[in-house]
Amino acid sequence: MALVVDRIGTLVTWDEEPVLHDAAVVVDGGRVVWTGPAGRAPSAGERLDADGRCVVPGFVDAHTHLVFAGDRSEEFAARLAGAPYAAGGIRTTVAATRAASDDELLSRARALAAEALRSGTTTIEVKSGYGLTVDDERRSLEVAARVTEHRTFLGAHVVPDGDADAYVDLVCGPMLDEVAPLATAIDAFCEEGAFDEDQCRRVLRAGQDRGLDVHVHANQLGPGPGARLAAELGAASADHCTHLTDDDVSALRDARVVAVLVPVAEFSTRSPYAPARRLVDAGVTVALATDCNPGTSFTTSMPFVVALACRELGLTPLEALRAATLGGAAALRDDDVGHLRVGARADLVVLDAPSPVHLAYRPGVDLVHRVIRRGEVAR
Ligand SMILES: N=CN[C@@H](CCC(=O)O)C(=O)O
Ligand SMILES: [Zn+2]
Repeated sequence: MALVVDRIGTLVTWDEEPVLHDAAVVVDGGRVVWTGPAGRAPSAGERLDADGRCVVPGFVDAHTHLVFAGDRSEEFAARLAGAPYAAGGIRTTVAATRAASDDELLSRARALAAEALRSGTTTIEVKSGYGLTVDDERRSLEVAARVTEHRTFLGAHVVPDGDADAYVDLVCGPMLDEVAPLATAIDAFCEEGAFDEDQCRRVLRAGQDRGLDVHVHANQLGPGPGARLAAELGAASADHCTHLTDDDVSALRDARVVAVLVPVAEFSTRSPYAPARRLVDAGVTVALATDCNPGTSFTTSMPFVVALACRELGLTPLEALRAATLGGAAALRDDDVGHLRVGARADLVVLDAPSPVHLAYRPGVDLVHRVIRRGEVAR
């Protein structure tokens, strides 16, 4: 049945006129079918009175690692006491994930996806990468497939043990053979302590040959080749992008690679923040994501990400909201979501606030009044 959300104080659609005031939106068949002035909407079977609240597109979280078991709060506490973050911590979660049953992995991933939905995330990407054997990567992606349509194979997350090149052979060969039908994209952690440029290139090209989109964990812990490799391969996104040279920024812009920024990882590891302002000003499409994972960023909250992006990364509230919605959709190459133009998937969030500025102005406060996903009220 069609639903009209009426008497909206501020409606963000990202259409030609991106922000409307005193507006309404009508959804039908899981799609947006009309937007315009409040009180003028075509009739619909159901009506939701927004009573002056703000309505924004559902958040698109383009970078998460939701399939894992175990807990790394001790490692986090050690960091609070001054210990640095290192890629090797991933192996702690790998051991716990391998030991967990399929049911446990699924119920934990579902619980996190439900938590994300309650905070307004209506589209989520989920990576594997805590299995690192053929069987454990397959079952991680099977779990991901029960949670989302955007599933990324991250077999090249860290070398689990033994020789790195032999492990890369496994990732590009038998592992990819097994998981390619389950995945929509491939990723590699291009970093000191993880995989070098040549190893990442091999893995990512092998994925591209199977028709997978490419994401790259790039320039997280220090300067390096990740962002330029993403540009060379025509990747959908380069993620983290904490340490970028001007040449890296130009390469991302010229190759139209989306920079997916994950400021809670920097918050939680006490690292410098990514140069969001420099990226936006250079014309790079920026996305914001949670990077939800047990090591560097154990949050599902896109509102918190938006607040940090405004306070610490120098984005305006509208730039941050755009990055958390339309930017995420660009990183996932999904035109259906991240906006509320006519024809979009009917994913929207009614905020208990008059404008999106409140996402940053009221940090840590649950401002989500209603979540509508595929036209159905989900919260
Ligand atoms: N950097 C690589 N992967 C995750 C962290 C993984 C972990 O520490 O468990 C990230 O995106 O931050
Ligand atoms: Zn990540």
